[in-house]
Amino acid sequence: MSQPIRSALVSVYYKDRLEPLIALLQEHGVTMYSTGGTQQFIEEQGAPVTAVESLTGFPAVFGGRVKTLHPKVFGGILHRRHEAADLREAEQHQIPPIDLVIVDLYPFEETVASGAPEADVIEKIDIGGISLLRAAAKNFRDVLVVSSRDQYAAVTALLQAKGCATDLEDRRHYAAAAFEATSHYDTQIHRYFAESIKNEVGTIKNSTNQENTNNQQSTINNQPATSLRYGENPHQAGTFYGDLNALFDQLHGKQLSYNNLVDVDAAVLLMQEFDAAGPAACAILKHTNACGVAQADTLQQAYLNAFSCDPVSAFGGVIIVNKPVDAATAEELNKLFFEVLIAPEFAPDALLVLQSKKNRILLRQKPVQLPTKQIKTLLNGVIEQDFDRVVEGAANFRTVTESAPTAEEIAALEFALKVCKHTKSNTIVLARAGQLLASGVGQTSRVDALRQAIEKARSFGFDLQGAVMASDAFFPFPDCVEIAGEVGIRAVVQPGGSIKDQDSINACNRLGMAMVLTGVRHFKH
Ligand SMILES: NC(=O)c1ncn([C@@H]2O[C@H](COP(=O)(O)O)[C@@H](O)[C@H]2O)c1NC=O
Repeated sequence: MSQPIRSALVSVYYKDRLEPLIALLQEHGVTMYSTGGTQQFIEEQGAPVTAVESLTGFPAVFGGRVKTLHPKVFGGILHRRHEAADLREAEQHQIPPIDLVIVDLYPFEETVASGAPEADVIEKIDIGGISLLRAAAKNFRDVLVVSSRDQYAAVTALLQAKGCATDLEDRRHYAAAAFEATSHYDTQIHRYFAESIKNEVGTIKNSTNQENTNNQQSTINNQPATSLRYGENPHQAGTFYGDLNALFDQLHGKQLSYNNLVDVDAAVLLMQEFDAAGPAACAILKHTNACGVAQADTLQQAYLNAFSCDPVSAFGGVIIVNKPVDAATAEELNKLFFEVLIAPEFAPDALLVLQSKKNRILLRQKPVQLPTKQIKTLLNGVIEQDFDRVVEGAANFRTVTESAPTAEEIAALEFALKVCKHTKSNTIVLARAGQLLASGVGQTSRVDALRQAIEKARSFGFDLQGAVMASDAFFPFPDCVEIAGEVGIRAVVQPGGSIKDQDSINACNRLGMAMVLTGVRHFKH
């Protein structure tokens, strides 16, 4: 339905590029209404223009916060030209129709990007302009809306071609663009506010990405929300829902990143295996897998042993210990570039040493219980499971070979199993009592995991003679045991449960190795 434009409201922040459109409207005798600065600009073009105040009979007030927000303006845009009742009301209240709305919004995004103070940013939240766009777009049946300077040239050409009239489809097209513009604008405002309330309580209900997150509401609703600098990668937005302050006192360093949090989680779960009242323990993690774990009489020695497991991977890692960090340990730690150190306490002199690097994150862990359920997003929902809290020890070991493991081997097997449980499947862990020697992590075959572990152990100078092996799941074939035997592994722990268990047991017997079964699988996907 072609509809002529007889009146227009023009209210634009940036006035550039507008001249040809104003000239065309003038040429077609369109009645123009305008706000302060825009009115002045149109007058300078030599075109007749009516101040919006003359239309409303009300001045712009509150420093321009209210200029166009008036029934005469919005009634002029929103009344339905095909409804007799609307037309009657418009006449009764002397509301002239407005057929075209041209708005260029306050530059909110630009103001935020300039680093302007909050008061200036807030004043750049356009209220009247965005309302004009919404009103005009809603009434696209009767009104054409122009919501961006980028549209001026195309709209000028369109009106030139159609004799200052538009068809319904033209108006629908520009209405859609206007709603895209208002949606983008409000998203930027939301982002600004979300940033500024970092570390404050927020809920997923406030998220603009409602569609994708609706199904997760029950899992993260009402959790404090912390905007992260980004997600796993800089092009991914990231937010943490949870209360870190309940778990840690951050004593030093930058804000925890998404990847830091993932590794800290893995570190905390691994260290739960090592009793705080037992020997000193230290674990170094990279990408959620341990690349060094050790127990010793002193924390310094535990750290040195953990570090020696894979000094290359330790670089940039997340470290966790089960004892207060003392000065001697801090001196050793200080030689390494690491991201995060988690400890139950830091001695004052240790803290002084460790605080020498600006970005290093130091977390004092509080003795609080973690949740009992583990939840992950998956497809269009979430999956939930109990945490893997089964702890096995010698009491659960069932020896299935002719020779049984020695006491020292049992201690090593227990240790290896703790690490194995917290390493990505498929995994093979090689250890001695109190020290991880190497692991094969996240491999698609168990043999690959073993080969990787052997190669790593050798590359860092470990002799595997007399070491032990733990596997997160059963051996479907005897190949792993045979390879382990060749390199000197003496004892093996695995859940068992393969129909070919006996083949692996036979291989152990042939090679003089001990094997114990636990009956508990520890997949970690
Ligand atoms: N307050 C209002 O009623 C109002 N009506 C229109 N504006 C905005 O005022 C600007 C134009 O102002 P001026 O013509 O005075 O330069 C435009 O960016 C427009 O989006 C308003 N300003 C902010 O909300």
